[in-house]
Amino acid sequence: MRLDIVTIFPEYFAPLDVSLLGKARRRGDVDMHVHDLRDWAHDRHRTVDDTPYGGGPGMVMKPEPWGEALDTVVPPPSRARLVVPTPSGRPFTQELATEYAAEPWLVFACGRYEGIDARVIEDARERMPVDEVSIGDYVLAGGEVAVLVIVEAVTRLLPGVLGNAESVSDDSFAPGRMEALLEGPVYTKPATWRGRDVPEVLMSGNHAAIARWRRDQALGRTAERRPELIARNRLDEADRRALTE
Ligand SMILES: COc1ccc(Cn2ccc3ccc(-c4cc(N)[nH]n4)cc32)cc1
Repeated sequence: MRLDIVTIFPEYFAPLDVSLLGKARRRGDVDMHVHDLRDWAHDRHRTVDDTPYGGGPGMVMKPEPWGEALDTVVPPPSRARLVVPTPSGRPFTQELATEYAAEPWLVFACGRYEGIDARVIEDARERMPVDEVSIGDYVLAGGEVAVLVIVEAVTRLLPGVLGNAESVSDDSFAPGRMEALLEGPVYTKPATWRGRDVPEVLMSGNHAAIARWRRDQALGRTAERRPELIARNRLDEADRRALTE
């Protein structure tokens, strides 16, 4: 997978060189390039923003540098999928992460100030798919942190990026049954810590009982913290019993 990121803060993406993504890059599974938008701002001050038409607070990112940057990063007729984080975007979900993980080339446009001149996205849509996405209902100062979130959620799904110890599939349940439940509690050694024991069932070696316990924990936690997700799951009789207990 090729990833290109255009930003006025390239240093934001240094963390992507560590941990698993760093290994994936060194293995060649992920080919990532970070570009400084100011390379396409040709005035003496390398200006990338200006006052908003119609008035209002703050500044807006000028279209010219973005137009040139995207023309250079994605020269026509090549096609990439452009992802533009914004507070007003469609929600970024695990489903969208899975869709992105199947894309050969993703380009991320990191806005700042009050956003990017709307014509930049209109112009880009003429030659590539463009998604405006939100990573949550809170307002960041720019798109960089959102891109870090999206890149991590997507690249962890790529084959070979996670080590053997980590897995994206929860193999204790058939795929599709667990997908919309919150993860339950996890434990590791020691068996007793500050007087607290690991639940006995997890030491029993009884895989059916362990799977049942884990699903019950996931159901309970989901019902308590995100009840709206319960309806997305196909519940069997044992599930319904667990929810009523
Ligand atoms: C009120 O309108 C505003 C518009 C933009 C901003 C700051 N800003 C500039 C670019 C940019 C890109 C993404 C995001 C973002 C994404 C999510 N989920 N929260 N915040 C924020 C961004 C503040 C306010």
